[in-house]
Amino acid sequence: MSRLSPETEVGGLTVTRDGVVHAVGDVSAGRLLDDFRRGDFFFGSAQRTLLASDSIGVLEDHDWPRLANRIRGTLLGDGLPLAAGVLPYDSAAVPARLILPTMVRSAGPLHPAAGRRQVQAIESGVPVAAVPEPAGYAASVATAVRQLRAGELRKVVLARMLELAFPDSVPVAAILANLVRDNAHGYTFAAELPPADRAGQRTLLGSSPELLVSRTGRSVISHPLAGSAPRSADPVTDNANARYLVDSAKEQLEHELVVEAVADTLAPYCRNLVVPPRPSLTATSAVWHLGTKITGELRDPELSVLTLAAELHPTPAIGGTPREQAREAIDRLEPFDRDYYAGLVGWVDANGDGQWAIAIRCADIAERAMRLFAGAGIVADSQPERELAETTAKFQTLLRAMGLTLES
Ligand SMILES: C=C(O[C@H]1C=CC=C(C(=O)O)[C@@H]1O)C(=O)O
Repeated sequence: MSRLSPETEVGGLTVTRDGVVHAVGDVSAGRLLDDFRRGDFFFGSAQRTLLASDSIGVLEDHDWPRLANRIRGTLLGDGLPLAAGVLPYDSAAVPARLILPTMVRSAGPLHPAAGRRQVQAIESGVPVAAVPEPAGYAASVATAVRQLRAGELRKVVLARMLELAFPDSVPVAAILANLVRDNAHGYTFAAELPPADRAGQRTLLGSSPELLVSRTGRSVISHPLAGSAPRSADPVTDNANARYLVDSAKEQLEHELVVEAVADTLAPYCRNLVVPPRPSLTATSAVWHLGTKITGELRDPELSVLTLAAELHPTPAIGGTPREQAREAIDRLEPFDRDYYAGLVGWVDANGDGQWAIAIRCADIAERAMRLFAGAGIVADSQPERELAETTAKFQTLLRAMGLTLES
């Protein structure tokens, strides 16, 4: 680990204290992207870009409230600026993993031009295995619809996975740059995961449109999304898809269930909770969404963003309603472990401020293998083929960043 002596400046960017780099320099987001190395934590958004590196340790824990306490103690004790990393979909299955960086550099928002590096497309012909096969996914959606119509559930999010096998190491930094180029308004991230076989690097890489929760002082924001339609290169079709989303009672219900869950969870912790009565259209490069930006003011200024995240997760944007029945349906109908897909990615500082996005539109990357995930919210009026098409549209975020096209 490299430690700098107090008050040293590195390229005029960094302030240090106690021999540990704390600081935050005024650099461009593009510079941070250029400096990213696998193993670092990168988190870019429309507000701020973070690059965290030179970790003095890693905190892994299945118990999130205990983790929140450990982090606070460690950050204050060691005078570190923040902890950053990933929390899984299911805290019992795999641990949360946060690094303790000694070097944290921050810049303004990402701009598409930040992803300016010339990145060659990955060679075509990368073998892909769909898990389950598209027909199997459609059949699972049909099974869920029967359960929904029987009244056992109101909503469940079912995901599918693509397994890609690359001839060489996956070019993580290049794909990250392309994700930035295509998704300047999203939460674009790269974070290390615990290696599956305790050997080799494993990275969660993606660009999520969805903020689970952020805290800045007393100010709390959540921006739930649910209800989707594919984007199209043809403006007429693109408009028609957006129109469908706004007018569809099925998509509105999918959305309302998430807003209701988030607002109900935040209400006891916040005063002046503002929940807009109607959702707005939110666009990513691949998908239209319905979104509702919820804001509030924390009653207890000591409450960490991580505690709020633990209370909110899993929302019906990636789980369902009621929560336990949805979890059971997901376990039964999805033939793979989600691990960190549909978990959370972000950072928390010693004051409890931070930002956590939902880990969707992402890939779990080992050396030459990649697992790509996409899910869709299923309600009683869902049509299996339509939900299948929605997941295909969601895969485009990553596939486009690699210059790949899904053939079927
Ligand atoms: C579960 C995913 O998206 C969620 C977020 C936004 C809209 C969604 C939907 O309309 O189904 C999903 O709830 C995913 O991208 O894998």
